[in-house]
Parts: sequence; structure tokens; C-alpha cells
Amino acid sequence: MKTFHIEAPSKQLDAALTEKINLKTKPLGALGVLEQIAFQVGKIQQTLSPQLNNPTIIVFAGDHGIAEEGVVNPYPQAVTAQMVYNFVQGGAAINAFSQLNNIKLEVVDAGVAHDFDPSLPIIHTKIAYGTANYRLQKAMTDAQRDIAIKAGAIIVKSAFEQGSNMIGFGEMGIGNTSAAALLMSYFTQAPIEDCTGAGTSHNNDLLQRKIEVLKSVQAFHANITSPLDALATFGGFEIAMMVGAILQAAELKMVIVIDGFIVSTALLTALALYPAVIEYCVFAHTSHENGHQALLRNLAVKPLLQLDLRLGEGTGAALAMPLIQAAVAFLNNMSSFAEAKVSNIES
Ligand SMILES: O=C(O)c1ccc[n+]([C@@H]2O[C@H](COP(=O)([O-])O)[C@@H](O)[C@H]2O)c1
Ligand SMILES: Cc1cc2nc[nH]c2cc1C
Repeated sequence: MKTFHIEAPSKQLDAALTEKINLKTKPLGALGVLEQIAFQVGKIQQTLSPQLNNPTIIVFAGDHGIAEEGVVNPYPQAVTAQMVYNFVQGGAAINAFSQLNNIKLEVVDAGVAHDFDPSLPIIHTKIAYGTANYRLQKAMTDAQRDIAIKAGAIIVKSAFEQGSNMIGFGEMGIGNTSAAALLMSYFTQAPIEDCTGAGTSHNNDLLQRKIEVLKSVQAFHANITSPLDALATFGGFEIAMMVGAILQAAELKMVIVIDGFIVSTALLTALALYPAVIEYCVFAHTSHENGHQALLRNLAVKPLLQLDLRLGEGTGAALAMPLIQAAVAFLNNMSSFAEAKVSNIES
């Protein structure tokens, strides 16, 4: 696999950032979580006056071999490609939210089981027409996984070179809550029941069967040898590309906005390879998908929003970006007690 150079941000400015935040005209700590975000962004950028430029969301789409069977997903596999057209035409939730919040949106064919016209405004990096069915074999070869990681990295590098320093990732892939559940169970060691949710289903009818199927998949792949092997075994291509994307964004010291359940399992994979990545991540929301809460607890992180979203596409990230911008705005634009001649208490 491509290697990345990822270091935790220096602690050099920690004290100065804390002091700058504490001396703003507000009771100590009164901006709550926004204070933590302001501190984190200042630390990532190693400045007391951080700037967020060209916020970008990249949606990776990919199909999953198991989805053809319809045993773990209520919607047909064809919806993945249909939603890609919807993204291109501007009709999805992520289009509405990114347009509202001035976020640049890019759509990637990571491995959709459909041929898209090359002239469409899609990043065409298809690895294959969906992954293989992991009930029968590994979802992808090691070579496909490595190509996917590299492709995700190249896409992020290009966004960075176009001036972006805050990036979020979204995904679209019928069946991908199953891949995500398998990855979460592997990385957190939690039983598959605790990692499996209803996905796109609106009732729990499917859930028990989904858990049984995923248990049998775990038994079939009992000898996973490494985090990268887990990624190749369970897939999908959109998740593998997000692993590369997250790693590249951390290497470039970008602010990484983590969306829902599936993106979080890409992050688990990235963290198993490079633990310092966590320092670059802001967690957008707690998904309604069973498992996400436990995953976030496992990482000891607290997301910004709790909206019971379970859509994916990067929608939570798009909604959280203005809050991150608000944190940076107060750090840059609020007066200190001294500047505004407001009386402070002795600290
Ligand atoms: O982001 C989430 O937390 C999330 C939770 C549940 C479902 N999804 C989306 O639903 C799709 C996968 O659902 P499923 O039931 O086909 O596995 C996929 O396109 C995801 O973007 C996303
Ligand atoms: C319609 C639809 C839209 C989605 N967006 C992300 N995952 C999705 C799954 C479905 C089924």
C-alpha cells in the first residue's frame, strides 16, 4: 500500500490558543463545543488565526456483490447508479445542503455496477462493477484495494491543490451498511449484533436476517490477518477509497469532517494504520444507524449534531461545516476583554 506521512499536530501553540479563546468577551467556556473546535482547527493549522477555505465534500459511490442477492438490503443494487445520476443532476439531499452552505461537491464512481458516460461530471475511477460477494470470496483483491486507496488519495490531493483545507466525505452504496458493520466488528471487537443496524430499512423485519447473514460471513472469513486484509475482505470500493482519502487529508493537515456510520468505519481502518489521523477529524453527527453510537464511544469522541440522520452521502458533514466555520469566526473576529474594555474576573 502507498505510505503516508502523518504526524500529530504540534502542541507548541496549545497554551496560546487556549489563552486566546479564554480571553474572548464571554464567560469562560461559554461557547462550549465550539471552543474545542476552534482550538482543534488552530492546532491543525498551527496558527492563532486559522482560515477555512473552499470547503469540499466528495461522495464516493460503489456497489457491493452481496447486494445482488437482496438478503441484507431492502433497496435494489440499481439504486446506487440511479442516485449517482441524481447527484449529477443536483437532486439529492447532499446537493441541497452543499449548495446551501457553499460547499463544493464532487461525485466519484469508485466501483458502481453501471457504465456512466465519460462526459458526465463524475470522477471516473471505477475499480470494478461492484465488489465480489463476500459470502463466497473476498470482496476485492489486495491489488484492487491498494488502487482504491491510491485513487482516494489522488482525489483529495487534487481538492487540496484547488485550495481546499476542509474536506468531508460521503458515500453511496446499496449494501454498504453491511460492509461497515463487518469492519466495525473487526476493528472494535464488538459482536456483530451491536454493529448491525436497519440500514435503509424503515422497520426491523430485515435486521435479524441481516445479522445471521453477517455472522456467517464472519465465520467464513475467520482468518483475517491485518486491517488491510479486513478492508479487502469486506469492502467496498467506496470505503477503500475513503480510507485513502482520509489518510491523504491527514497528511496534508486538512480539517476532516467525518459523516455517518459508513464513513466512520473507513476512519476505523485509517486509524488502525495511522492513529494520529484522529487529531484531524471533526465528527459531524451521530447517525441513527445502530452501531454508530458505540463506534463513536469506542473512539471517545462527541459529534456536533444529533439529528437522527441515516442517509449517508455526506449530509451530516455538510450540515456540520457551518458550525466549524462559526468556531473559526469567533476565534478570528470576537474581541478580547481588553480590546472591548469589558471587565473580566481574575482567572
Ligand atoms: O451514513 C449513515 O450513517 C448511513 C446509515 C444508514 C444508511 N446509509 C446509506 O444507505 C445505504 C446503505 O444501506 P443498506 O441498507 O443498503 O446497507 C448507503 O447508500 C448509505 O449511504 C447511511
Ligand atoms: C433512495 C436512497 C438514497 C440514498 N442516499 C444514500 N443512500 C441511499 C439509499 C437510498 C435507497
